[in-house]
Amino acid sequence: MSQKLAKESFRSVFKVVDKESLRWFPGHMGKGLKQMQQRLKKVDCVMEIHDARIPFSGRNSDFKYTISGIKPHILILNKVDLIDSRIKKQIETKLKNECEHVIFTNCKLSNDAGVKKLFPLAQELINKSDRYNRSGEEDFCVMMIGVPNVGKSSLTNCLRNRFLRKGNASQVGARPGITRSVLMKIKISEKPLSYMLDTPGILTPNIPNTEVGLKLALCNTIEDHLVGETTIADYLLYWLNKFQHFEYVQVFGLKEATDDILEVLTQIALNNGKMLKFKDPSAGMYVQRPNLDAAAKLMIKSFRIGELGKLMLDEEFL
Ligand SMILES: Nc1nc2c(ncn2[C@@H]2O[C@H](COP(=O)(O)OP(=O)(O)OP(=O)(O)O)[C@@H](O)[C@H]2O)c(=O)[nH]1
Repeated sequence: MSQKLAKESFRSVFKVVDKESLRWFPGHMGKGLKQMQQRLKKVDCVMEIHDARIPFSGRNSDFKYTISGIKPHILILNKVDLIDSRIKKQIETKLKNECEHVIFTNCKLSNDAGVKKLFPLAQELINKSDRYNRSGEEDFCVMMIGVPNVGKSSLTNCLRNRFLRKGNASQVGARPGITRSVLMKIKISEKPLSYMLDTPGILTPNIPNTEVGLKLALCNTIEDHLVGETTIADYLLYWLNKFQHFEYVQVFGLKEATDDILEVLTQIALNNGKMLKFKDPSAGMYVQRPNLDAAAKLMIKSFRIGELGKLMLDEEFL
């Protein structure tokens, strides 16, 4: 691992970025928030799902105030396979101030311990609650909410597979915003009869600062092109250097750590044969140059699939 550059050699703040590009709030998501609030009275428990890589800054403050104290509430940190398991306890302790019940899940694992615990916990909390306006209802109804692409559909499917032994009901996608409309109730258990309401992903329209927006983009909760792949890749490089995670040097075949995104992207493009061919009129021949956009996409992908290490982007909160 190359650590030749001292911490001071790297940027201490991330500049650039057009803040306007981070205000991504498609109409169906705004509608989703309203529907979610209306539906709160029809449910017995709320499962709030977040990306474990951004357990603090990824949360939607509107959710917190809408839910708190009204219905049993479980905070799920999904994609736990992508973070270092040794910091789970610290994250949990910190979040317990806001939510008593924090569960980590990995929807890619068929027999995940978190998924296993989740529904029994929801049942227990519902049984202990007075269920307000739903006390006469026999069936349990759970609502899953969260920012886009955190794994709401995957988790609904996991619960269904586990407790009902049935196949997928919700569409899963690698792009944010796949769940377009509120699906009707999805049965997740027969005994007790329980349903899940699958709502569209909702992202806070009020991203408090650029850095939070970039973390959300890095975790794919905002479509890449809206922020710009090169900007996201540059933020990733800034973050990796700031927190001294130098695995990227080896992964991308660099000589040493660097703060220069063009250097990194050029190397990635060369390594992967991502070249653009164009005609140079002065020389009268075709020449090639590195395709930096394609390289930025590859760099972001490396982070998202965990190639650069098991990274939790909210390190400064611990
Ligand atoms: N590594 C990892 N990937 C996951 C996990 N859960 C879901 N994913 C992936 O994350 C992406 C988004 O999953 P979805 O279930 O479609 O997320 P969603 O929250 O329903 O998405 P929207 O409909 O866009 O709001 C997909 O590519 C999933 O395969 C997990 O626990 N670990």
